Amino acid sequence: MDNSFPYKLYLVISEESCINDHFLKVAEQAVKGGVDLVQLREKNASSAEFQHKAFQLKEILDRYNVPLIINDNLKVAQQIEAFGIHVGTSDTPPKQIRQNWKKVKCLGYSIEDKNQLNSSESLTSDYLAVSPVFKTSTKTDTIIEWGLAGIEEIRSITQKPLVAIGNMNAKNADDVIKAGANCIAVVSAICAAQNPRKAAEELRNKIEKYE
Ligand SMILES: Cc1ncc(COP(=O)(O)OP(=O)(O)O)c(N)n1
Ligand SMILES: Cc1ncsc1CCOP(=O)(O)O
Ligand SMILES: [Mg+2]
Repeated sequence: MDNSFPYKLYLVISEESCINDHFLKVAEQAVKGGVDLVQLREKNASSAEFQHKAFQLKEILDRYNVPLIINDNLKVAQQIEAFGIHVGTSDTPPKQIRQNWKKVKCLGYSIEDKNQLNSSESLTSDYLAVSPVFKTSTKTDTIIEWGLAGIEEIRSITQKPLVAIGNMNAKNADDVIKAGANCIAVVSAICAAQNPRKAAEELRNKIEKYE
């Protein structure tokens, strides 16, 4: 695999998931702790609110050279000149994103069914999310629970970078990497932590230790 996806610890953040501090502060602390990719996922905000939050977040992340991915909303992603976008099976499909956003640098796509893997939508994507690895209360409208065996199976079918998401934490990060994931994505392990920087450091250490 080439090194076009060098990211290992991916924070998926929203204002409401940050229960102990402001989301911009949580994001900055998480980056200091070792997060190297951030997605803004605002499921309930208007486009104007989403864009405002994304703009503020990007200003912080730019200082640390950490790329920002926008969840679902192509217009917001383009307007703030994000690094990329993450879409799932109910969103604008990856091929359409490529057609409408020539400069997209990182296009992520959720895998919820094995049949998606050899599709042209997956092939055009820069990384695939194993979604979810384990059931999680953060996102309940999911179809499958892949588990470690699911990651192994997906790994045997595709060479694409794999992002593991869904109840990921410092206890299971190494098993997930061992099963074939390239990157761990988390919401609550960092956003709901009392100390987001320490939580990110623990995750990062676990990932680095395995490699
Ligand atoms: C890194 C990452 N993986 C999976 C998802 C889920 O995307 P999707 O299936 O489109 O669901 P929503 O996030 O839009 O509810 C993700 N956002 N990020
Ligand atoms: C956005 C998303 N996509 C699949 S699971 C999930 C939520 C992950 O949240 P948590 O890390 O709190 O389990
Ligand atoms: Mg989506």
